[in-house]
Amino acid sequence: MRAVDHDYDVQTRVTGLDELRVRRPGEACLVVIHAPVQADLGRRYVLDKSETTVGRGRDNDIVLPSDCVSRRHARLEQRGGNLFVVDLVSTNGTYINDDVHTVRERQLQRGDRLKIGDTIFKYLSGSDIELQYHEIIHRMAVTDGLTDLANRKRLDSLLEEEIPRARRHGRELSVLMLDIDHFKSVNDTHGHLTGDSVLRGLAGILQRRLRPSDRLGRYGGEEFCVILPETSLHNAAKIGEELRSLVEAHAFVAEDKNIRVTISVGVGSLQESMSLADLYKTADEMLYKAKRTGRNKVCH
Ligand SMILES: Nc1nc2c(ncn2[C@@H]2O[C@H](COP(=O)(O)OP(=O)(O)OP(=O)(O)O)[C@@H](O)[C@H]2O)c(=O)[nH]1
Repeated sequence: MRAVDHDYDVQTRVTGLDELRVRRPGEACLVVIHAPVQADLGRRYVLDKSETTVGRGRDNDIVLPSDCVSRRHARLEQRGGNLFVVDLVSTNGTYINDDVHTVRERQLQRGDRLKIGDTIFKYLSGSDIELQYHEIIHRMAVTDGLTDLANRKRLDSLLEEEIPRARRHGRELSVLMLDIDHFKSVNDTHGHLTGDSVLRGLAGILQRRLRPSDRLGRYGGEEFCVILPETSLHNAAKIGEELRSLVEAHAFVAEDKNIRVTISVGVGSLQESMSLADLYKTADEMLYKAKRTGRNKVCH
């Protein structure tokens, strides 16, 4: 299976969406059609290895972090051009379509539904129209339409993955919250469409400076969020400062007008026993400190 979460291409860097890479016709895929986390709907796993494991344990190819999934639950095997599913004596079983009994080992046919815990996959090939449909739905669900960045829902699910990963490996993890200063006056002076164009331009500036492993998203309105894996508070503040000065130096061009904006940045770093909400809150409090104390600055 292609490791969708660590394999970045140009499109990934623009959208922050790993799964939306170019498909090869005939390529076997599992597509999530039912999941406990809404943002996972339509997610595609390409089965390009001879064996693909599915389970709750982080060392599986497809990780389903749910209590009703066994640590090592099932294995998908490519044999002579056919795909087989093997249940690894899981506690709650592996089901195909409407079967009421768990499978032990069975060949999958295109279009079959595979139920593992509370996730249902559909087995499709790269050329299936249905796969394309699921991809479009998925893209719409996790992308911000104006900037093409990850939306808030996607940022949440990325952080939900990054927080346990950072804890497991004893690595640092930081978050930047960025907000355009006095953006209301950009809209009021130049109009909403120009405001939209500034938001798109800003997304491009931030994205170009960040590394492929950093995750940029639009948190809402004129507020953006950057997830910085393996980054200390100190280094995150330096990156925030670089972004701030890049934006300050940039002239956005819309309808022959040069528009200048600045951003305020709040930095938060993962501390022991912090939840996702705590991490956002810390960065948000720092952002409001930056706003309160003069704007166009980074606080941490
Ligand atoms: N053009 C455009 N404007 C947006 C969008 N989303 C939010 N805004 C605008 O962003 C502005 C945010 O205004 P405020 O929350 O008052 O903040 P501000 O003017 O940026 O001031 P400070 O944040 O305090 O520096 C409002 O005018 C919103 O209409 C959008 O998608 N497009």
